[in-house]
Amino acid sequence: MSGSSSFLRSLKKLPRNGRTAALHALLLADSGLSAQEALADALSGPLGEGGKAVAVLPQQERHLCSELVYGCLRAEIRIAYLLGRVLPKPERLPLPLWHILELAVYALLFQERVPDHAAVHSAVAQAERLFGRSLARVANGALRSIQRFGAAVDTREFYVVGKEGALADEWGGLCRYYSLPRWLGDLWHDAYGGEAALCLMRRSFARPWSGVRVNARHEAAEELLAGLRHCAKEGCGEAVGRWGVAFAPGELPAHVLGQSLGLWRASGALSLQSAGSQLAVQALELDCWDAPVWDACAGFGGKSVALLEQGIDVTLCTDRSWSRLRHLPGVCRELHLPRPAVCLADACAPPLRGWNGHILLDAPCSGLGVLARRPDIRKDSRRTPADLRQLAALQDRMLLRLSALLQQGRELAYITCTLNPTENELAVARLLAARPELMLLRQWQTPHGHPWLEGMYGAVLRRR
Ligand SMILES: C[S@@+](CC[C@H](N)C(=O)[O-])C[C@H]1O[C@@H](n2cnc3c(N)ncnc32)[C@H](O)[C@@H]1O
Repeated sequence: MSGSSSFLRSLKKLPRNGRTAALHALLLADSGLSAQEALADALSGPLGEGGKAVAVLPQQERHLCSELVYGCLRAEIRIAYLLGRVLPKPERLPLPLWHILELAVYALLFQERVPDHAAVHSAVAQAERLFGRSLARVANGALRSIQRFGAAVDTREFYVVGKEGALADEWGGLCRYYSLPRWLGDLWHDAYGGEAALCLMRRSFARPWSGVRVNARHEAAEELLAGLRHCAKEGCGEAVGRWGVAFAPGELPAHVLGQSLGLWRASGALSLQSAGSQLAVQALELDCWDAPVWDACAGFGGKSVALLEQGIDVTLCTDRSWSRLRHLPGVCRELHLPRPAVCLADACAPPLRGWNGHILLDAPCSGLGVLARRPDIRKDSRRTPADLRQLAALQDRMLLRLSALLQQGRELAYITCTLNPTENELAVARLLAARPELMLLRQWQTPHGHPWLEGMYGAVLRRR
């Protein structure tokens, strides 16, 4: 497929709506932006008063755009397979046309409220405006051929190739159906077994649940928690740990106890945090830590803030990225929490001789446990087996360096949001082999069979 950034400009020829914004965002995602960044960029309007972006699309169109972008990225491999079956040379199509087709196939497969003829018509009209009659005819032909497959495209069998004559590749078919790169399906199969791998594939293809965490220090904390848990009844959501609630897709309530969720957040009573991250803190018993804590990869500060809310003395937050770390003091202020010192530092070479407290390493990882929430990660170009090896080497360096700074009796917590033994339990095993002065206190992983919880891993080690 050939593409060009000049096409971003040509999108002005198309009507300004959620579908065009989604096309824009998919092109931005190709250039390396995450789904979230691409969406934010595609949905931001021209600059208005005070240099702030003006939202130009109505809320409904923004929701549509978001659904299309996340959905297309999640189903990218399945859709590519389908288009590959009906187009003789898909790689020759201009990239924007490919995405127009992708969006239309997504609508045919998953958007029940969009009539098929409308999805095809709108894609063909977009193709004609941008590329003229002849490519519009190609688009029309491809989409009509997919329509002719009928309901078969919703079955796993459809994605198994080599049925006639050659050996059927059942596992490859499942990977395509759940839109997962084959190497990743194989990795999970080898690491956790076929049944667990299938659960993980299914879960990674589903829409993610939304997690919220009540600020335990807020005066209305108990009341708000009860209100949220009431909203979560009847299959819409579930309690998470002591202070959290997770809501099924589309079930996050707009109001709780007569006040909008936005207002609760603005008053410092509520934060968004995934259920897995909340459970990790609790399962590893970090909320019982009784000495100063250094968060060595604090990022935007999700875990630090969760600990501060529970009265844990997080005194130092470092990260390599200032664009993430710089938000932390403001977040603490909004939540009325003590502010830890923040400092730009490489966790492989921190400017400290020792640390008389506990250390949290929420490490950069391949993110294979959060594919449902971060569907851009599953793009073939974003994660490869070589990246996983590089990340494991980086994690080893961080673990070795940080554990060397621990004092006797102090603990190091290691957390990832991935499902890859080399970055998880094997990383801990390598560390224990290299540093006999450490002992493993706890190890935890979200259950593979859980229908919606994202995949997290954690371990706590103590210096003897
Ligand atoms: C999983 S995220 C941390 C999330 C954060 N703890 C939270 O709960 O919001 C990993 C973080 O590691 C940071 N990072 C990557 N390489 C690093 C390095 N060499 N030294 C320090 N931080 C690094 C990234 O910038 C990113 O913020």
